[in-house]
Amino acid sequence: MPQSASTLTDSDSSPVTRVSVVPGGPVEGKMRPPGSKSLTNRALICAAFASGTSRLSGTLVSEDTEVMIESLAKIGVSIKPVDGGRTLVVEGVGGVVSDDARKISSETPVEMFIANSGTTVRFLTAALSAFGGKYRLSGIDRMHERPIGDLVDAIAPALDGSIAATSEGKCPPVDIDSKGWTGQPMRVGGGVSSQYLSGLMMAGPIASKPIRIEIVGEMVSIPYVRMTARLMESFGGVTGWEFDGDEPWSGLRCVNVEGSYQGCEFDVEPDASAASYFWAAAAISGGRVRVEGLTENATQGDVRFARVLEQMGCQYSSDENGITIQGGPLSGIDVEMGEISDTVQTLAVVALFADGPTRVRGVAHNRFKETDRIGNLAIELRKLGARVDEHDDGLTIHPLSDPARLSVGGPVVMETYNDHRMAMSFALLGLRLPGIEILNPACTRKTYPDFWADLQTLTGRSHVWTTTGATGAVAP
Ligand SMILES: O=C(O)C1=C[C@@H](OP(=O)(O)O)[C@@H](O)[C@H](O)C1
Ligand SMILES: C=C(OP(=O)(O)O)C(=O)O
Repeated sequence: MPQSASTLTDSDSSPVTRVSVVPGGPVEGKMRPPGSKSLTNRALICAAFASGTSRLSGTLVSEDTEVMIESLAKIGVSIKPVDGGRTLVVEGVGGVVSDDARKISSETPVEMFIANSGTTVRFLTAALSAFGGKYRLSGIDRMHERPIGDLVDAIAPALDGSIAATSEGKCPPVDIDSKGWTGQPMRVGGGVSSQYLSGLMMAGPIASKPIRIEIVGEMVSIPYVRMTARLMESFGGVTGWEFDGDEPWSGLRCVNVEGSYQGCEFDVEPDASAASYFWAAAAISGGRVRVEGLTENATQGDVRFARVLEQMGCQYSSDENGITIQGGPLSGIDVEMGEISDTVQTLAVVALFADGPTRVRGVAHNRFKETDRIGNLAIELRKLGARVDEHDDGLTIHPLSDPARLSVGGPVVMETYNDHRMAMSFALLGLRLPGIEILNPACTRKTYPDFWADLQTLTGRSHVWTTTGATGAVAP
C-alpha cells in the first residue's frame, strides 16, 4: 500500500508508475506541512560551520535535505537525527579552517552527490570554497543543466585556489580546490537565482573575515535573501545592506557580511511552498483549509500565495498560528510572481477554474529549475484542452471552458518531468477533474515524501495507484 514517496511500491514491490486523485466535494480540514526545505538547508549550513552544538527542530526529511546532510558529514560534521530526522543535533566544525578538516580533502577531492538540489549545490559551493579543501559536487543529469556560472564567477577572483563549473553553460559538476577566500570584494549576478547571493552571504562568517558582496543587475526571489539574513542572525552572522534610491529591496546593491556562527536552538517553520497545495485545494474545490504553523510574519515569502488566492476571490483569514483559505468563485488575475516563483505551478492549476484568464509575470528564472517551469507547464496544461500562452517572463492561463468534457476522451496523462512541484500541482487537478493520471508520483521525494499520504488524509478519499503490476485504490 503506497503511502510515502520513498516507499512508492505495492505489496509485491512493483514500483508505482502513476496516481490519480479522486474528484469529490469541497476539501475541508487542517494541515501542517513538513519543515521548510529552504530553512532546513540554511540552518544546516550555519550549524555545520558554527562553534558548538545546535539543535534544529521541525526539520524537513527529504531528498534535498538528505543530500545536504550527507555532504556535510563528509567534512566531519556530526549530524544526529532525533524523532525520525525532524530534529537534528549538529556539532559544528567551527568557522575557522582547522588543519584536521583541511587534511580530509588535501589530496583527492571529496566527492559530494547533490542530486537535483539547487540550495545544496549553491550553498555548499560558496561555503566549501570559503572553508577550504578539495571538492567535487555533482548531481543528476538535470542538475548538470542548471546554471551556477554567476556564483562561480563571483567566487573565482576572491579565491585562494581554483573553482570551475564543468558542464556546458557553466553548470555543475563544480570542482573546488581552495585555501579559503582572500577577503577581496565580490560581485554577483542575481538574475538567474537568488541562491548565489544567499550562498555567498552564508559563507561570509565561514571565511572569518568581513566580506563585501556587490549585486550586478536585478535580483530575483528577494524574500529568500531576506530569509538568509534572518537565519544567519540567529547563528551570529551580521549583514548590512546598501540600496540604490528609496526603494529598499528592489534597489539592492550591496551586502556586507561579518560575524561568526555559534551553535543555537533553531525552530524550522512548516514549508510555505508545500502549504500552497493545500490552500489551492480549498480554492479549487470551494472548501476551507487551514494551514497550521505559518503566519503572516513567516520567514518564508511564499506565505503570500494565500493572499494571491484572496485576490482571485477566496476568503483569507489568519491568526497567531495559522492561515486559512475558504474557496469562492474565482476570478482571473494579473499577478507578479517573481518573489514567489515556486507557487506558479500551483496558481496555474487554480487559474484553470477561474472565470477569466490569469497572467503570471516576472518568473523568467522558472525555466532554470527542476524543469522548464514555463514551457513544460504550458505543454502539460494544454493536454487538458486549456489555452495557455507562453511568454518570456511567464504565462497566460485561460480557464477550461468545459471541464466535464475531459472525462469523455479517456484519461489525461500528465508528465511531471521529475519535478516535485509539477506532481503536487497536478494532483490538484484531480480534485475537480476525472481521469487525470500523474506519472512518476515518487518525484515528490525531493521536498515532500509524504505528500500523497497527507493529501489523502486531508481529502478523506483514497487515491488510485497504478504499479507496474496492477491498478487499484488503497485505503488511507
Ligand atoms: O533560497 C532558497 O531556498 C530558494 C530560492 C528559490 O530559488 P531561486 O532564487 O533560484 O528563484 C526557490 O525557487 C527555491 O526553491 C529555494
Ligand atoms: C526550485 C526548487 O528547488 P531548488 O532550486 O532548491 O532545487 C524548488 O524546490 O522548487
